[in-house]
Amino acid sequence: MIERLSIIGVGLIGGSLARALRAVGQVGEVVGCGRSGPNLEKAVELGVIDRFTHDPGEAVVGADVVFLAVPLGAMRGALSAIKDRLDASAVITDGGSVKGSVVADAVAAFGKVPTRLVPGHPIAGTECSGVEASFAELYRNRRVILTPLSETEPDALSLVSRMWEACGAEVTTMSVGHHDEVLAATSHLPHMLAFGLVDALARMRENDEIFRYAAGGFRDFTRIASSSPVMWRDICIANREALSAMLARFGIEMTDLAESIRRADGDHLLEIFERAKAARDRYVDRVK
Ligand SMILES: NC(=O)c1ccc[n+]([C@@H]2O[C@H](COP(=O)([O-])OP(=O)(O)OC[C@H]3O[C@@H](n4cnc5c(N)ncnc54)[C@H](O)[C@@H]3O)[C@@H](O)[C@H]2O)c1
Ligand SMILES: O=C(O)C(=O)C[C@]1(C(=O)O)C=C[C@@H](O)C=C1
Repeated sequence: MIERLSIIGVGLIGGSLARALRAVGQVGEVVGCGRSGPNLEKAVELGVIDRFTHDPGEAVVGADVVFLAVPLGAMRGALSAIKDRLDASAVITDGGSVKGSVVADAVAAFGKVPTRLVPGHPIAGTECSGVEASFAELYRNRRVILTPLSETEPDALSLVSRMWEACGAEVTTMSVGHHDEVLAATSHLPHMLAFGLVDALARMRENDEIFRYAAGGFRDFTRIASSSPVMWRDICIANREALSAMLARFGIEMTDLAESIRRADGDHLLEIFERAKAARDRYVDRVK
């Protein structure tokens, strides 16, 4: 049971954590912090948080758990702002989509790795932002990756694991570097393809006609291009090394595909599509 949870950034991810913990009675008071007055007032009205402040330092006073759920570019500022106001026993965790940058931000803010920091990432979300998009079931049957460091105190890791399990999530741990490489492939690359595809089509002169005839395939493939531009700018910059490597590998794949099409090499196309279909069918079966 968390007695006081402080959420810095009360949007989709922070708001959904508060709702989920409230739904199972695992949190006492929830204090929200953010920049937008109307968003925070809405969060109180929806019963997601009990009270709010715009000052991160004030928000963490007396909190046993602090959850950072701001865009990655705002993490360092938030960590610097809370550093001198935390209780000695407070556990800091976050939901940022890249872990290496959060650890670097924490070291920059604290001067060393904080021993009560448990970097985390719920592999769950939607293309919508803000507290009104949050919901209690977001994390149910979804994975949460925690990337503890050698300095992380075991009781802090255990508390954060239990917090996510209370939300219905399955907790996995891995190293920071491995997390950032895996997520570059499975989350960050697909978002680049969706943003890139929609932008390329939107800039074509005939775009009105193109979008008029776009149907299910386009809609399914491009849902995530409606995601927050600020959040994705920050993810790209924070994970630039791993994502650049993935984009380069993917470029080679696209060139191979384009060459096969130009050569009308049906056998090679069939080989690629059959391999891809088998891999996707296996993935869908596993997550059913
Ligand atoms: N959206 C997803 O699908 C998803 C999934 C997993 C993890 N994440 C990560 O979770 C974090 C939050 O994403 P989200 O989808 O909840 O975004 P969101 O836009 O819904 O919420 C972010 C909140 O942070 C506030 N904020 C922005 N800058 C701030 C600052 N400097 N100080 C205080 N508050 C500030 C915003 O006003 C907003 O209320 C990001 O780091 C993102 O990478 C997102
Ligand atoms: O389903 C979506 O809309 C998402 O984009 C969620 C998603 C992803 O699966 O890529 C996006 C970013 C995250 O850090 C985690 C989850």
